[in-house]
Amino acid sequence: MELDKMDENDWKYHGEGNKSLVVSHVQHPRVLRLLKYPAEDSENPPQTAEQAYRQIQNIVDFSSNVMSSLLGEKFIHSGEVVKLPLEFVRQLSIKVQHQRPAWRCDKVMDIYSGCALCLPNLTSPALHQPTHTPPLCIEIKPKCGFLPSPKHVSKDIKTKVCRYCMHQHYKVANGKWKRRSFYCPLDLFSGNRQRMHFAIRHLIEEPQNNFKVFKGGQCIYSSKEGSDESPDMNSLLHHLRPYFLHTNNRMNSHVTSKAVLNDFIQVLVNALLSSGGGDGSVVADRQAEGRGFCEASIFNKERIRHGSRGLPSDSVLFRILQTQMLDTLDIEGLYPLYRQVEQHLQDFPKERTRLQIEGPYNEAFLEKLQKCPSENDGSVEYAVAKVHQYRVAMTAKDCSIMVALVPSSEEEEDNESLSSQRQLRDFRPPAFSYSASILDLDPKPFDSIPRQLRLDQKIVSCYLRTGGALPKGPVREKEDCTLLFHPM
Ligand SMILES: O=P(O)(O)O[C@@H]1[C@@H](OP(=O)(O)O)[C@H](OP(=O)(O)O)[C@H](O)[C@H](OP(=O)(O)O)[C@H]1OP(=O)(O)O
Ligand SMILES: Nc1ncnc2c1ncn2[C@@H]1O[C@H](COP(=O)(O)OP(=O)(O)OP(=O)(O)O)[C@@H](O)[C@H]1O
Repeated sequence: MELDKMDENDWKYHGEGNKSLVVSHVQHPRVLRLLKYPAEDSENPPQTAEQAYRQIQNIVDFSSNVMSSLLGEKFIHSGEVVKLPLEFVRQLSIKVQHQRPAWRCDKVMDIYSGCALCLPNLTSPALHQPTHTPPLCIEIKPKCGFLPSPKHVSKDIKTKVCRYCMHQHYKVANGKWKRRSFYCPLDLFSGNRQRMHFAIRHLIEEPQNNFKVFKGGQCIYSSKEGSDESPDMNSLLHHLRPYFLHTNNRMNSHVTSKAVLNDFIQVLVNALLSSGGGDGSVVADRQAEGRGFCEASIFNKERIRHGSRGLPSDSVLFRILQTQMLDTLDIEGLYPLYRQVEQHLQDFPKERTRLQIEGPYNEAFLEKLQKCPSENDGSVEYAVAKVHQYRVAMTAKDCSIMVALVPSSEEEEDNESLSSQRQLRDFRPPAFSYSASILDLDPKPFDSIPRQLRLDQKIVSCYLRTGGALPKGPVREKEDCTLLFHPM
């Protein structure tokens, strides 16, 4: 990328979240991730160019020195900070404005610092040889996959119903989404294929900001925010069909939609359980049974036909869950330690640097959180280590997984020629090369912790007021999850 020859016409709007806007290059597999800030500050940027550069460098350092070590290097692409011509950024911001969803326009793209994060475009992977059939990339924001320990929480419901399921009631009550999603992260993280299948089916039904599908780098399936309509499942099936043209032991152009969806989900489950490019050796996640079920999940656990060995220890889900579980105290148990650190910093402002409250996110930071004593000895070092652990866990609870499915070349030849020889062969599931990456690994600010506590209280009280009183699903019984599932 020649930074002095940047042309806004080479870039197009790709997506955005709460704090960054992403544009992709029209030819090269690259994206630029630009910071956003509140629209009311648009005339008056909240930070200088140097501060913005530092913020993005902190993101790179946090991802490459801290999260990469916890989650596994093979899943992480930390990218690099780039300095862009201001005129290019200004033109880009004008160009993408009309494509931005209205509900994200309470924030504007930073056009003043000229800094951005340059990353590989994870929706245009170049796995193996180039293929005719574009890769499918599936983005999942799985959210928190475990229940907190009863030791630290004041409301019993938090040990029974997971945060995501409770939060759904709060989001619907506050108009963020029109309908509740019946996705439950505990099902996705269970390692049990039936439960994972069920969880993904519900992500597809109500994707919200937790599920997107890209084909050849274009988003072909996502929730339309603020819209009453469900996303167009028929259009998704239309896109997926050519990738899943065999069923009942036959290459078949009359595959039912249900079979296409089933195969798609099954391939996705395989990818999530695979080693993500490691040597394939698997140690089962033995703690899985203890994590159990969320009482709000509409998965019918009596239907489980196959026991689970839990998540393979080198799978992307296992690594994310382990990192999320660095939150051992829950926000309620953590908050007093946060206050202790805050008080210490008020008394000794210079300690902020030594304790690495805002970084630098280097090996010493990682060591601080990894060498945390197991018992609270009352020291500020213990409190800081727990706060650091909590912030890292928050990042892991808010990251996304991008699974890339590239049809293997043999499969493609089969699809293209519909060879009769292939029709006579025994059934095997569609062949894809998988890869998984983790995105959005930004550090969460130290001072976001009080907001976490307030939000937690609001979510729980809203659930107890509304959701807890309702039947588990307003119109559904616990669902029969075996209908769509055929064992591997
Ligand atoms: O608090 P949560 O669980 O609602 O998570 C926020 C996300 O909401 P979600 O529930 O996933 O729709 C929220 O996502 P959306 O804006 O809702 O798409 C952000 O990811 C936010 O992170 P940050 O403050 O921008 O760094 C997230 O905030 P953090 O709590 O991770 O800081
Ligand atoms: N490296 C990448 N390759 C392809 N697409 C990407 C990449 N990084 C981000 N995206 C897309 O851009 C969207 C927004 O990016 P991201 O999640 O990093 O934003 P954010 O503002 O940090 O999100 P959040 O709301 O979680 O704070 C993602 O959901 C994803 O679809």
